Amino acid sequence: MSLYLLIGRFMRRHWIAYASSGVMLAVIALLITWIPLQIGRVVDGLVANRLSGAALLQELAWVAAAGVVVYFLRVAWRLQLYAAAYRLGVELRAQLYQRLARQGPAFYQSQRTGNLMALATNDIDAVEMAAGEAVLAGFDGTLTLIVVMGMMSIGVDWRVALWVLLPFPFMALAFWWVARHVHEASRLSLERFGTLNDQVQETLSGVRTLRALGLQARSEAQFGQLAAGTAQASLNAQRWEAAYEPAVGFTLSAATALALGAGSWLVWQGELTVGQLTSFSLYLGQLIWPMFAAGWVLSLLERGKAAWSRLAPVLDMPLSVNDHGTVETVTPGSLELQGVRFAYPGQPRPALDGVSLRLESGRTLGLVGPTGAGKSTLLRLLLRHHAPQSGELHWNDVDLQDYTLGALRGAIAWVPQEAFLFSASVADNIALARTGASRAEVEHVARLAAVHDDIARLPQGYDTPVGERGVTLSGGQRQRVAIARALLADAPLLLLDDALSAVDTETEARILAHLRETRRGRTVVIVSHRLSAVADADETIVLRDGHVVEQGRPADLAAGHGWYARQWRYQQLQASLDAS
Ligand SMILES: Nc1ncnc2c1ncn2[C@@H]1O[C@H](COP(=O)(O)OP(=O)(O)OP(=O)(O)O)[C@@H](O)[C@H]1O
Repeated sequence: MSLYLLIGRFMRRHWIAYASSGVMLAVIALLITWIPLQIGRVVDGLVANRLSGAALLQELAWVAAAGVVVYFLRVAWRLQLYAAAYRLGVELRAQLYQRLARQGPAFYQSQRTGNLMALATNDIDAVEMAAGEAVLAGFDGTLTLIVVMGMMSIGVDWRVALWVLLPFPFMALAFWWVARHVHEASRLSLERFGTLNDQVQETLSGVRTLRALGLQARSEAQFGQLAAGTAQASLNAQRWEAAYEPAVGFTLSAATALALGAGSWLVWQGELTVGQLTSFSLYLGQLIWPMFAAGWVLSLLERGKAAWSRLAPVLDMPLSVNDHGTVETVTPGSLELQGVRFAYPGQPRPALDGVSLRLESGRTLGLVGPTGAGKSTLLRLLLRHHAPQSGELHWNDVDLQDYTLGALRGAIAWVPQEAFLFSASVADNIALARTGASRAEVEHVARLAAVHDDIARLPQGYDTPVGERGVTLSGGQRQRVAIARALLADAPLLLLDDALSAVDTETEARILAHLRETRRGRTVVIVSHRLSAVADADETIVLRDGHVVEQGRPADLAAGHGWYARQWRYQQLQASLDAS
């Protein structure tokens, strides 16, 4: 969809606001073109000595009254129109947000966060300006031009009016040439702003790492360069926009010289009065606005088009995970994977290659293996963050694709490797899993996740704000708050992705014991590097390079000769050394 179609559809939906602004503008145009005519009549009356003092005052009072009406109408149309244009901004932002919320990891892998933020702010502002300011300035400018030219032709003299039009084709040509450059320069400026945003976002997220690596100076220099590049691109766009002005100035001077020359000649010939020539020169002054409006409108439209060309592909991008499933409730049952193969986009090697397994409802599966083996990927497939290229995943004999995303994800509680906390209180972060959860329920799950005592020691207990991304909590506390949140969801399937890595083995054992006590038919998948976390699982699978290489009860695997047994002995030895 082009920008013009977008604006056209928006105008149709908000036609009352646009039409009433148009009517007000038409009245303004008529009034301001009537004023020079009236002044011309007053001048002719004075020259011919026809006007008394009282009559003169009355005529001037009409002019003043018209000025006041014009002022109020101008305020009214602006308020009316901007209120409508802001609605377009709100609509586009809501649309973008909905789209972003429904996209999957594959989308975010191809997009930069800072740039998406720039789209939601700067680019939408530019589209909003095109739908508001540009449409009305365009309408106003065109209307004023038509009315002024009409008054010049009918009210004064059509021959002089024709002279005025002579330089206009040159102006149109210059505008067309400038507009092309404004488009390119605006696009570059918006892109650079997106990159700058991205740098800010990344620097703020990684500020501790940058400091620890002593990279502040390098990051500052990099930021300085980007900021300078962005400013340069903006300046370049402004420079091109400024190029409209000389074209307007030249056209206006040429039109004035031609029209006044022709007008003066007609006055000498006695075919035009001095008053008419006065009106005419006032009309010439009124042509300034339509000409500047043309430049201004073209600038706004080109900026809007440049922004829309960045925004539209993101809004139109197909969802990276389809949501065509129709089964709206998950009845817990066995989980079954058959020959699942999945490679990340652009990756030659599959992260999972022919994985098959079956997990009965209510049982606990341990998922272990060397780093990069595909453990997290398997969990992501269960959550349908990605779809496998081949093979099948079933839950209670229903293909995962057949569930609606809402139903599937509502039935799974997932604690990822990096627990994400929002900048809210500890209690609110836990309660996110279930709206309306009571404080007692929140405290109960916090106890199960062995984090209650830590929370009680915080300055405001459960009401302590955790800062952005939970920055004020330790890694282990963040993990346990996230586990508490998952337990509150009370979903039939719980996925723990190395979610206990930052807690000590004793606390880990307590949490796992609580999980067993309160499992009530819940199926659990525990991914862990520490084998102690899966020692009590009903079954454990060892993944390596995307393949299942060992499978069985943890005790049997530990007694074998494979990767599990080696790791188990190594970790037992390390634990006994730590204890001594
Ligand atoms: N978003 C991604 N894009 C491309 N490749 C990825 C992506 N995420 C993971 N991979 C690759 O897929 C493979 C499996 O990764 P995965 O995160 O599933 O391993 P893992 O067993 O969970 O590792 P770890 O124990 O280190 O967390 C690895 O080779 C990894 O490099």
